[in-house]
Amino acid sequence: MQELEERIQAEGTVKVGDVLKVDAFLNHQCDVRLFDHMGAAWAEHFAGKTITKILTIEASGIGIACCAAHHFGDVPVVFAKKAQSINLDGDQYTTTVYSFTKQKEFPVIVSKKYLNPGDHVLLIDDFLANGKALRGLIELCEKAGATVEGIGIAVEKGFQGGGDKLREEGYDVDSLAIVESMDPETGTIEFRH
Ligand SMILES: O=P(O)(O)OC[C@H]1O[C@H](OP(=O)(O)OP(=O)(O)O)[C@H](O)[C@@H]1O
Ligand SMILES: O=c1[nH]c(=O)c2nc[nH]c2[nH]1
Repeated sequence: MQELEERIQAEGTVKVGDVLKVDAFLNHQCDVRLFDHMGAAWAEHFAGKTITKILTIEASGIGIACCAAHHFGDVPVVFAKKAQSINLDGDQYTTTVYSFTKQKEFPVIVSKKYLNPGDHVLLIDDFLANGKALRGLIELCEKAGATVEGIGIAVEKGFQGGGDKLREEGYDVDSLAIVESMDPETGTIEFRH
C-alpha cells in the first residue's frame, strides 16, 4: 500500500534490535484516516470471504481493528487481553505470547463468550515480526473451534520470517507494507514488492 510505505519512509525511524519506530501515526499517535484506508485495503483483499468477527491483541492492534471493522459490515472486534483482571469473568481461552517490544512473556486471554465455533475470524495487528502474537491468536481460535479466514497486518518485517512461515502453512496473510531490510546506521528502509 503506497500510502503506508510513504508514511513509513517519511516518518519512520530504524532502531537497533530490528525495531521500526512508527509511533507518529501507527501505534502511539494514531492517524485514523490512514487506519480507514488500511481497512479498505483489507476489505478489498478479503472480499471473497465471510468474516463474522475481527480478533486482535492489545494494545496496538485495537485501534486499527476497530477502524477496519467498518469495512467488514461493522462486525464485532474482540481483543485478546494480556493480563488477568477482575473485569474478566467466566470461562476463558488462554495461552501465552512473548512480546517483541516488552521482551517478556504475557498471558493472552479471551473470554469464551466472545469466540465461538461458528466464528469466521479475521486476525488484525499493527506489526508482524516473528509471528508470536499471531500464533497466540491462532491458538485461541483453534481452542474455540473458530475458523481463521485471514490475517491483515499493517507492517510486516519480512526479514524476521514470521509472515512467510504462516504463508507456507496456508494462511492468507495480507501485509500492507513488507519491510525487506532496514539499517539503523543509515536509516534506509527497503520494501518487498
Ligand atoms: O510477530 P511478533 O514477533 O509477535 O511481533 C508483533 C507483535 O509485537 C507487538 O506487540 P507488543 O506486545 O510488542 O506491543 P503492543 O503492546 O504495543 O501491541 C505488535 O503489536 C504485535 O502484536
Ligand atoms: O513499533 C513496533 N516496531 C517494531 O519493529 C515491532 N516489531 C514487533 N512489534 C513492533 N512494534
